[in-house]
Amino acid sequence: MTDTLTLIRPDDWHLHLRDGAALRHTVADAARYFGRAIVMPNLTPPVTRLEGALAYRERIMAQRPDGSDWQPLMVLYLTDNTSPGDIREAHASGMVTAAKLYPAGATTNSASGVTSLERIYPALEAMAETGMPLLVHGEVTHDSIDIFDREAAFIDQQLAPLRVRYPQLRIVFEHITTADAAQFVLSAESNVGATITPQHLMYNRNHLLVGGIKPHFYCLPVLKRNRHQQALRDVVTRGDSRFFLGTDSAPHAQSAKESSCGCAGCYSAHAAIELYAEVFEELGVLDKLEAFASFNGPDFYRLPRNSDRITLSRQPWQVPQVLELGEQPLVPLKAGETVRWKVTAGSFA
Ligand SMILES: NC(=O)N[C@@H](CC(=O)O)C(=O)O
Ligand SMILES: [Zn+2]
Ligand SMILES: [Zn+2]
Repeated sequence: MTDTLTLIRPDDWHLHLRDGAALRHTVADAARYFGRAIVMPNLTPPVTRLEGALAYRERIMAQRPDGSDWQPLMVLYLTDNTSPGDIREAHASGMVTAAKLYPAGATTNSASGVTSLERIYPALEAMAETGMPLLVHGEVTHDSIDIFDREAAFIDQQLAPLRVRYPQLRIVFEHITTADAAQFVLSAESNVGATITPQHLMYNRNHLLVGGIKPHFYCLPVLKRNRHQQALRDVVTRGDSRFFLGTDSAPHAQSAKESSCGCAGCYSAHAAIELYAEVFEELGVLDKLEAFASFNGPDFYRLPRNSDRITLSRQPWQVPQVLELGEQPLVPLKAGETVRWKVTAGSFA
């Protein structure tokens, strides 16, 4: 049995940091051992243009712990009004890595998202030309589509046609949750990748709904049935280079989750690489963790891999019942439970 595990420093290719008082906590967690993070732009108001992305980056960097080299990689939030000029300006700056498609109404802070893909065709053309990746929250939002079918419907109705229309466009299918999504990525050309969260590898909808509703397991896309969880576990077991680490760690205060209308999002930044290590160990593929966490993401994004390393040790520790988020308590994933792995070298903090 392996008791230590040394990896090239990993990155998080899908992360929510929020803004204001939350940044002190979220940035400290994100920067502890990751090298970089793709920072989601779903603030209120959203980060829609270069200027906003640069200002947000400054606010994030102001909270970066002393001695840390961690880098936030900025993302534009696409709206019906995003112009090709917005994309070209952001790309030319070298300070914006990607742009994100939130179908309007699909998830937390998506009200300003895209109402119909046709409206952003000019922006997507500019992205295909410049090589800027399109990140997608892949769910349709129509009332008539069951929430458990929204990812599969998105593939058929939006993503597959988009691939045909813009074959050069580089797409990251974010936080995939179904066998359908895994299959779509596997059958697509090499310019389609996907992120997988810890919660979608660890849990299925029984964890959310059996024996009482568990609001801290509620995220979007919602946890699916066991068969889909298994398909995601199979895909990381195979070790395909198109799938990479993106936690989707999404902080919501305890009061906002434990509510009659609870917010969607799980917080995992306190233990992210450790949770993935537990899953990969369960699957008997700890040797595949490094490619998933540290190689496949930068390779897809055409960025250099990190060159320094972190070490995890088999050193069980207990996750606190609550963490702080600004002035408010936050209940993290696995609150009060034991995590088997701990990062013991290579931390910035
Ligand atoms: N995943 C979630 O359930 N929530 C995310 C938004 C998102 O990534 O869809 C959030 O910003 O809280
Ligand atoms: Zn999302
Ligand atoms: Zn997210």
